[in-house]
Amino acid sequence: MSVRPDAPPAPAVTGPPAIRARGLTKRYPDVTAVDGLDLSVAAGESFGFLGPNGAGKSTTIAMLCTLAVPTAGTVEIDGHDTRTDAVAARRSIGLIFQESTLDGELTAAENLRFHADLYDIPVALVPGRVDETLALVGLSDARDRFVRTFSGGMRRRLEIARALLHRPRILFMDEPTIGLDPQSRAQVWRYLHRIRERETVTLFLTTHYLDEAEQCDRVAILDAGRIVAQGSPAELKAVLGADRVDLRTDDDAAAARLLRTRFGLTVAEAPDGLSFTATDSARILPRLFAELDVPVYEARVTPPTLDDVFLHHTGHRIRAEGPADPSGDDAPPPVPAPRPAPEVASGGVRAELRALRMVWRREMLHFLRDRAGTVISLFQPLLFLFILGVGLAGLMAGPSSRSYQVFLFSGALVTASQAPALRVGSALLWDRRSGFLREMLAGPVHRGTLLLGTCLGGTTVATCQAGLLLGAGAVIGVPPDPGLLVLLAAELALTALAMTVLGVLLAMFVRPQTYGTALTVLMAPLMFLSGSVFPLSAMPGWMEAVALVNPFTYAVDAMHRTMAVYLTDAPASLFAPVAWGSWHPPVVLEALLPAGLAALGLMWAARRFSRLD
Ligand SMILES: Nc1ncnc2c1ncn2[C@@H]1O[C@H](COP(=O)(O)OP(=O)(O)OP(=O)(O)O)[C@@H](O)[C@H]1O
Repeated sequence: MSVRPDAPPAPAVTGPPAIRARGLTKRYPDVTAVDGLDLSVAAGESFGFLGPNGAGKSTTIAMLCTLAVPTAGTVEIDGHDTRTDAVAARRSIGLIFQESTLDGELTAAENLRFHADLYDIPVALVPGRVDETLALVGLSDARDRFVRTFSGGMRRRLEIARALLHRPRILFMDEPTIGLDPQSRAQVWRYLHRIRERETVTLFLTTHYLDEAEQCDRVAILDAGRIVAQGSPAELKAVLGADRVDLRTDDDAAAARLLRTRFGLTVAEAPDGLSFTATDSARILPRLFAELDVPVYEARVTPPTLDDVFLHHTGHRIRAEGPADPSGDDAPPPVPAPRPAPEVASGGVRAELRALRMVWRREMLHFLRDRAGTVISLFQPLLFLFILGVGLAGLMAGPSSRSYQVFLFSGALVTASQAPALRVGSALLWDRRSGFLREMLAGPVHRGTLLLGTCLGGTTVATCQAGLLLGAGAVIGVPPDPGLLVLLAAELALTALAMTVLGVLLAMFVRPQTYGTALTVLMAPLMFLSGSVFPLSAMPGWMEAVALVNPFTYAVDAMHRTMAVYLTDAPASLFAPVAWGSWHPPVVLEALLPAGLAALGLMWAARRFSRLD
């Protein structure tokens, strides 16, 4: 293992610590992942968290970054208590997660622009900042490529660029080089050193690579959720003092006897040689060679490593070292001249609105790029209209096949909006699984804003998609009156909002693998019992009673009543309004009911969302 000799020294530190944790604890039902941890990291310091798999490193970083709620203890980031001032704390933080958290369906530049909006970087600075950070990590040529086409190393470099985009005061990195080849690893470290040369950034990284920990100003050794030792790498190793000496001789037994009797050493004998530890190996070895009258084939002196320190404190060894020296010597990428960091954005309503627009825009980009999905989603309502509409018309007493198709049109519109609206819930689950959700949750905006933006995005997509079907209405006899189309589109948008929120709410409670089934079980009765396939008057009493408490009944009824105004021959058997006894709820109330319920559902979902670990 070699240690990079030119790692920048820790800058002189004044003021409050960048990171302070007291009694930090995280208990899961089966395990205490982090157990009463105290630590303090000075501004500008590089601090390494070294520990084997499962030691609690990621859980600690998640709590420090406000992404997990501690079971006990407190955290202050840049002076902000994360319990009471999480959004302000997040503004000081840049975060590189262990797993990739990029959106593969966006380009490299789009991923950065998303981040710029999330962190409210002044709009005028964004293009320059995007160019600068892409150049810093050598990705200028890949700026317009979709991230799904990137290699693992390119993704990691883009994540570093993204974490630095808003000039954070503290950069958290959870195993920043895990899974990278030696060359990419070396590059990552070069970028990190360069960043520290440019500006005062506190680095907090977790690793189980010893050579990476060696490059930190201070290291905490973590085992089973507790810090067992902390200090500079040199201080930690100085506690051990002794070097390890490995010898291979022509007669190991004779050499071992001499070492024990003449030098008083404890010697371990193995088939491939001897080993012992000595505090003064430089003095012992020449004497040993002089006094030993057997040939020595090999003598190797190894100064204590952090792995030895780990062994000393825990009784077991940490896992492997890194695959290669991270101080590799490739040609460095071009680095722009240092620029003074602008003030950190101060948040507020404008920043929340900007984040909301950005989340909405991402939904739209996904929609516009998924043409196949759009076409496929239209199949179901078209089948609804042209197969169900023709096939069942004969069974419906009275109305012609044509008027039954017109009756089905509202249901077809709702069905057309259903797939994209409900896809938002599954996209949220997908974002959670792919890691992108963590990028959003780590941003300095309220989680309710993110959820609202997502729902509005889903609603817009659903309305646009169902809007495509609106054009087909004329084919089956829906009057092509602009007034009617506008009213139907507005009613549809309110219904789509309710469906989007329903999908999002469901996504808060079920696992990804259960979502599809749960949705079918939920939506099928809601749609069949909404008066969209057959009127309430054709239902038996119990079924009608159920339909009357189904909110979608009123959404569909509002559309039917709106259409009836524009139809000259709307049969009363199909288009009779919903009635509670002799009272017909006003159309406006019916149309607004789904939106009102959506608002309540959104509040509930936001509560769940804000508690998401
Ligand atoms: N959401 C969770 N639910 C239950 N247990 C968890 C959860 N997250 C982590 N743990 C447990 O907490 C302990 C610490 O996990 P953590 O991921 O923090 O370790 P780590 O040091 O980061 O490991 P690695 O190096 O593998 O990433 C482990 O025993 C893990 O199984």
